Amino acid sequence: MSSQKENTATNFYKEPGPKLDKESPFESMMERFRNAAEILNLDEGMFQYLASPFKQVIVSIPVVMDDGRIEVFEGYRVIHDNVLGPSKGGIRYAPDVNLDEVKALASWMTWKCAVVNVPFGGAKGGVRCDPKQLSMSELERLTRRYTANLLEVFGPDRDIPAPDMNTNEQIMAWIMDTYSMNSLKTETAVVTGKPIILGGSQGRKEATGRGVVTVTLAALSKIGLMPNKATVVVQGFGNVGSISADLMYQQGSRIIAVSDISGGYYNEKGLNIPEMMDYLKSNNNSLEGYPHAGAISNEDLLELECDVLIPAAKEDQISRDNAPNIKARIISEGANGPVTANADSILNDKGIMVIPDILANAGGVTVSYFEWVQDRQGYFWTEERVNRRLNRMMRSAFDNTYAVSEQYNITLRQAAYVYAIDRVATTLKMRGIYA
Ligand SMILES: NC(=O)C1=CN([C@@H]2O[C@H](COP(=O)(O)OP(=O)(O)OC[C@H]3O[C@@H](n4cnc5c(N)ncnc54)[C@H](O)[C@@H]3O)[C@@H](O)[C@H]2O)C=CC1
Ligand SMILES: O=C(O)CCC(=O)C(=O)O
Repeated sequence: MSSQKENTATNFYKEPGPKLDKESPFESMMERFRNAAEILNLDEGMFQYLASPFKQVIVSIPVVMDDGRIEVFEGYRVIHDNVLGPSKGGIRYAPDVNLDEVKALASWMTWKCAVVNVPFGGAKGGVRCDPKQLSMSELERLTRRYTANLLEVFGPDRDIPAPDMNTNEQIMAWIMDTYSMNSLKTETAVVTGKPIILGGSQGRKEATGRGVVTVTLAALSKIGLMPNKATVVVQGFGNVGSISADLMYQQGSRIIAVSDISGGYYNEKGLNIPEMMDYLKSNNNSLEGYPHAGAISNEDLLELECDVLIPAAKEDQISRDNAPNIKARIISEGANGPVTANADSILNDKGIMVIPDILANAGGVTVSYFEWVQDRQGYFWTEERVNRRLNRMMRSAFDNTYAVSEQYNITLRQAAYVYAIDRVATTLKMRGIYA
């Protein structure tokens, strides 16, 4: 930790943010940032510097649809900061994605990279569209045009996208190809989460879920519970949720409920996760109609009595409305921002250990970093090597965060922010950007 600085400026960050009934993800992020800044006694100028995204780009994306019509979509890329290195972060395709959400997600990327000590800044992108309504060729044209509009932003030394909600390896391949066509050379390191045959890394697809499980096992050992005695509930059965559920299943945990957009699936005796993974593959990536489980609503699922709850779908799932009813002992945030800032103190008062998103789901960006390193070296690692290094980095990030939480007597979330902000602020001062 850097030494604390005397602060002579007005501490506007010490004024609490608006206590909205319905928080936006950006407000939730700011609330946590403000709180950590106060613990660190961060000076006013540094606070303002780190609160403001470095660059926010909105692009209009005209796409010729299969029926010949032109439809125009809106796309975003926000670079929150590039103090630790080139900015890094996924791209999501969703009908409700907006600039406020992308700003929050970009800031979380900055803190996440700092928590796991990878040399990247934070960014995030999004396109407002419903990918389920688009054909493959429409999706390809949309992705290529979005990339073309951001050629000056993206780059292996500038800003490196990756997958997020509703984007996948194929979309990353189109981004890589469009960027390469315009650079007149193949630039594999411009994007991560690519297919392995195009310079992707072994283990990237599973990395976020694997990281969630590494820190969950570390948390279980802190409360003295063996994984094979633990009950687990997972919200979201996409990339992060399904892999987290599968790896906890492999540890011998009883997975009593999972859900996806089609609904919740419950079995008190334990679900057969490998079977559900097979079902997902054969059913167009949906659990709809899975026969060997009872039904449960997504709301009730979050309130089930269990040892570990892994929200791995989207933001704002646990708010001050349902936080009083949460019965899990550990919440491991697979998604970004699944708990609102208003819910933090309620969960803390209930004694629930929350492993915050910027730590819990950092396995994805960690292996994205490995992918970027491998692309630049032109030398590729085995899956065993990737997983070993991932586990080591996630475990060490958990231990650092835990130590800071004990040092300051604060929650793991506060500790992760304190650690990350201190690291970025210290680097910024040394670089001398901040005078
Ligand atoms: N893919 C990655 O490497 C990383 C993803 N994340 C975060 O994890 C979360 C999930 O991302 P992915 O798994 O990649 O997305 P995905 O698109 O693969 O899966 C999302 C899952 O959530 C389900 N879902 C959506 N709305 C839901 C609702 N209202 N209730 C229940 N389930 C719902 C979907 O049906 C799907 O199963 C997002 O917050 C993302 O930002 C965080 C770090 C890395
Ligand atoms: O792998 C990456 O670069 C970023 C993944 C991501 O978007 C996230 O961690 O939220």
